[in-house]
Amino acid sequence: MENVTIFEHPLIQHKISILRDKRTGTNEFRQLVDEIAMLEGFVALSDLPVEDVEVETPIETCMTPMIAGRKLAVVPILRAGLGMVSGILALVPSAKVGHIGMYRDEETHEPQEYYCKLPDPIAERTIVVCDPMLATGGSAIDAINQIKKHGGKNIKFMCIIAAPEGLERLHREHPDIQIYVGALDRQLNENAYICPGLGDAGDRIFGTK
Ligand SMILES: O=P(O)(O)OC[C@H]1O[C@H](OP(=O)(O)OP(=O)(O)O)[C@H](O)[C@@H]1O
Ligand SMILES: O=c1cc[nH]c(=O)[nH]1
Ligand SMILES: [Mg+2]
Repeated sequence: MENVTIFEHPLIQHKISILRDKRTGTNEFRQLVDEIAMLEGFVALSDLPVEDVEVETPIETCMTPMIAGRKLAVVPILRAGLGMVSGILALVPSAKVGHIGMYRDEETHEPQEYYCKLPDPIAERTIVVCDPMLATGGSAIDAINQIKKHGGKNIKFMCIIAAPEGLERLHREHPDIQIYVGALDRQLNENAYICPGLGDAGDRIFGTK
């Protein structure tokens, strides 16, 4: 699928396997989400624009590349996406952070938006939307619709686990965005949870139940 990267890196696979284990506690879960976001971000941000700047080394003056401008925005989908923010900010500390609040209705599984605050203006920025779980795709699709409504153009979506149904739907609705997936799982169950998945990412990150 064009614009879709599914990571097959052993470090990412190993960390996701520990996340899946129901015995993994909140502290370790959070730490792993953070590390996976950083590893995925390293690849997802490989096309950030750079410009040559003059630097004086102890030996001589040279022109050497640095990230151009301060043009990145990270947009977590609340709550679970929050767990991925610090891993991405470790790579690009000057990034702005927007927030989109969504929860899935338990009956219909449709996303309900309850909050949206984005850096303004957003049109010139590379925007990394993050959420560990891409299940039906509804939350990611609505969040990206909202970002596009605010003028966002260069959008990437990063998740840790995706269901085939959600990945296909997101790609169909937003073929222009780049999608990064840590692991592609088998299917959704009747409650629209990802199988085998890792359970409810928000609850596992924040220790709620
Ligand atoms: O692809 P979808 O079918 O839309 O499902 C994925 C969404 O569900 C989860 O959020 P949840 O509604 O549990 O909210 P939370 O992060 O506050 O726990 C997850 O973090 C995604 O945002
Ligand atoms: O498996 C799933 C599906 C949606 N949200 C989650 O946190 N987990
Ligand atoms: Mg949840």
